[in-house]
Amino acid sequence: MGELGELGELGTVMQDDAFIELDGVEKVFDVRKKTGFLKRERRQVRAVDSISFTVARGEMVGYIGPNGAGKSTTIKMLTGILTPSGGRLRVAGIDPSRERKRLAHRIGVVFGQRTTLWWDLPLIDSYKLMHRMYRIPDGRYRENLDRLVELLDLAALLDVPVRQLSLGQRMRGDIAAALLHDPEVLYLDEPTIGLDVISKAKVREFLREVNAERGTTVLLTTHDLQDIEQLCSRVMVIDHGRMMYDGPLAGLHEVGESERTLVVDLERELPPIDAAPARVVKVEGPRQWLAFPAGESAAVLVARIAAEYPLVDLSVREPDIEAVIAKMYVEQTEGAERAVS
Ligand SMILES: Nc1ncnc2c1ncn2[C@@H]1O[C@H](COP(=O)(O)OP(=O)(O)OP(=O)(O)O)[C@@H](O)[C@H]1O
Repeated sequence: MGELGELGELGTVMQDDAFIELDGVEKVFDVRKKTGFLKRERRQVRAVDSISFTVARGEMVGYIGPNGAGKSTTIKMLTGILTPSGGRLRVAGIDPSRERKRLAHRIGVVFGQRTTLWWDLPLIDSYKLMHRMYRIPDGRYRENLDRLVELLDLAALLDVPVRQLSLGQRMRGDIAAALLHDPEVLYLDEPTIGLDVISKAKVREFLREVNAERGTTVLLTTHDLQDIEQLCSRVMVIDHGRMMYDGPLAGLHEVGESERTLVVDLERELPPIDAAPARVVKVEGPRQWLAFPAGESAAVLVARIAAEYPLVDLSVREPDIEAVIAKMYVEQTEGAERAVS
């Protein structure tokens, strides 16, 4: 009740399951730049600019944006490493920067670009240290370790010093480390960076399982949009520290006015198919590619083509999210430029 009481102070009606909560959060960095001999220029960088969102318990949400958008800064504020310059932030009812240690027992963090494991020690020794650091009850530790070792295929790696592990092996080791103490929320910052296709698939499958089995809330930052496509039904897009989109992944396509592609195999080579609003964008022998608005029904289009053309096979390709997001950025920038001029 203590935590709910604390949330209640706001005077707003909060959902019980709002596990992560940001309200007008800002982070401004003071940057000093040397501009000449004895000359320094002071500048402010608004890394996070009035961001508000809530994430419910058990949700798996993608947090994406271009380089320098403010993603890592947000994650650092959510762990308590950085203190916000303004706004209100709570994770499990806790103010992260004020009670960083208390929160540490409830969150797990994986930074793809750096490890939380002890570099020179065998993997198992890092886990033993975490067992003590987080004061994980012995039975729970054993149980979690066994389960994580099995799910992440770590048995053969436990006695190997971390520095000798491949990137994919180390990443799996790091993910296990982040989950040993049963965190309720997991922040993942580029968890599949640099991994090969098989390792990526393993990590994604594991994350899906953890989320489904334990109800772990996951906030996922990545440049790999397949991570998002395969794991998250909701996605938040930020740029220049501001929230640009928060909603279902499918909606992102609509915002970006994207197109889907219908690939049809005909019995023989024929002139380009006439099926507006779809338009033929490529022809290779009897195969034709037709682009059509993502919001249009593929079934209707297929039925029309099948009625008029000798169809052998077909497939529908979803739009490339990367292109959709790039288009969104361009539209935003052009809009801002128009507003200025
Ligand atoms: N400690 C700091 N001091 C000054 N500026 C900073 C600091 N940390 C981040 N910034 C600036 O804040 C902005 C947001 O950075 P942040 O690392 O949060 O972006 P990001 O979205 O995580 O980018 P990337 O995808 O490249 O990791 C950038 O302009 C960055 O240069």
